[in-house]
Amino acid sequence: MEIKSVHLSIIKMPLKQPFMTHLGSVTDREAIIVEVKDRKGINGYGEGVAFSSPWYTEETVQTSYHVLKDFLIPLLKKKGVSHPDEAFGLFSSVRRNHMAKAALETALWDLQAKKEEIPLSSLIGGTMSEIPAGVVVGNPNLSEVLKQIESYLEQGFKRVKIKISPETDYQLISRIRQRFPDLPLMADANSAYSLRDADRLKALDDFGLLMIEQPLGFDDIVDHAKLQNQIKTPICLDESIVTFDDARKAVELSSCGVINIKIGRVGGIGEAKRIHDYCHSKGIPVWAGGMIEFGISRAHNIALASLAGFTIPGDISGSDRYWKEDIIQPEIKVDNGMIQIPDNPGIGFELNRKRMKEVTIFEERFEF
Ligand SMILES: O=C(O)CCC(=O)C1=CC=C[C@@H](O)[C@@H]1C(=O)O
Ligand SMILES: [Mg+2]
Repeated sequence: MEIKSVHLSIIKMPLKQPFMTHLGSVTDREAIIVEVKDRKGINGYGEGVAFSSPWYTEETVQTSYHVLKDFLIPLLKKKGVSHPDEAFGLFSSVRRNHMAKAALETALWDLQAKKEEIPLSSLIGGTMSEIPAGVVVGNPNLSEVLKQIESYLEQGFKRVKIKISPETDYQLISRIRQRFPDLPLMADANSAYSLRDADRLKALDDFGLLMIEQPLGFDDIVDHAKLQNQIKTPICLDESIVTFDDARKAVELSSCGVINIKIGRVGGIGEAKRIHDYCHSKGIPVWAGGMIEFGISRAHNIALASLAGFTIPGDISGSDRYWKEDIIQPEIKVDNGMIQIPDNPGIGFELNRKRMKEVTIFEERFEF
């Protein structure tokens, strides 16, 4: 790949309303937008999805920026790759920092698809022409939650995810179930429980949840296997699955029934596809997790979710779920709960340069 330059922009935008979990709330979102230009002037776009503080993983916007600027971009400049599938291996001399790696690797995938003049979904082996949209209600207030679910169902969303913790789980879910008895519903605990709460989590079996996401430690696989043995509701792992081997161990130990794949968390599209292919071969359904991201990352998630094993609606909503105005054009739209897989080259969306100017707080270009 004949790379000419890499351009990094740090952007910042307020959410339309705060996104709350028991770990804290997100009111403003910063992210890194990566533009890789080749010698023919084709642009590939990626997005660094680390948050501004290390509450979800150990990475932040600043750590990602440092690793991109001081290690990953110099590595790419020095050694190059002939295909984006080689990027994760090229970056292996850098430990972890998966969100930084994914920011650059996904831009290379977008560039490669544009060079081949095919959609990114085709380049990675996607089979679907549209995907069901799922939405997350990040608000602990019961009346707010019921109101938001009502409105999301009117918009046709196929699955709703709520946030739970020991303080609010049983009462919140039972009230939702009273109102929406047949709603495809799942709950994300973000590690709010321990094995001592097994009985409490077992009680949630009453509600026919699709799954409980990451109930125990953010880096645990073994205790989740002990818990899955005690509850009927399928456990879904998110934070615990950082590498392909984490997924393999979780499947071998029966720690979960479902895996949430996030391109940023696992280090890029190449690793995300490897995990998908493995889970698909083992009959473990996967879905595309979200990171309260902007349109570039959302577009990559849409391409990933077109793979055959993504049989559960992911955290993929439209651009308007969080943003007054997104940084891409056209914006991502949900029509009757479905999102069309773009059939134009690459991720299928362009950067909205006017919007980027309004929200960019820092930028830097690296010539090759
Ligand atoms: O992107 C979305 O719509 C919401 C994604 C979402 O639920 C999460 C994003 C990041 C951290 C967590 O709060 C949560 C998750 O764990 O999946
Ligand atoms: Mg999660």
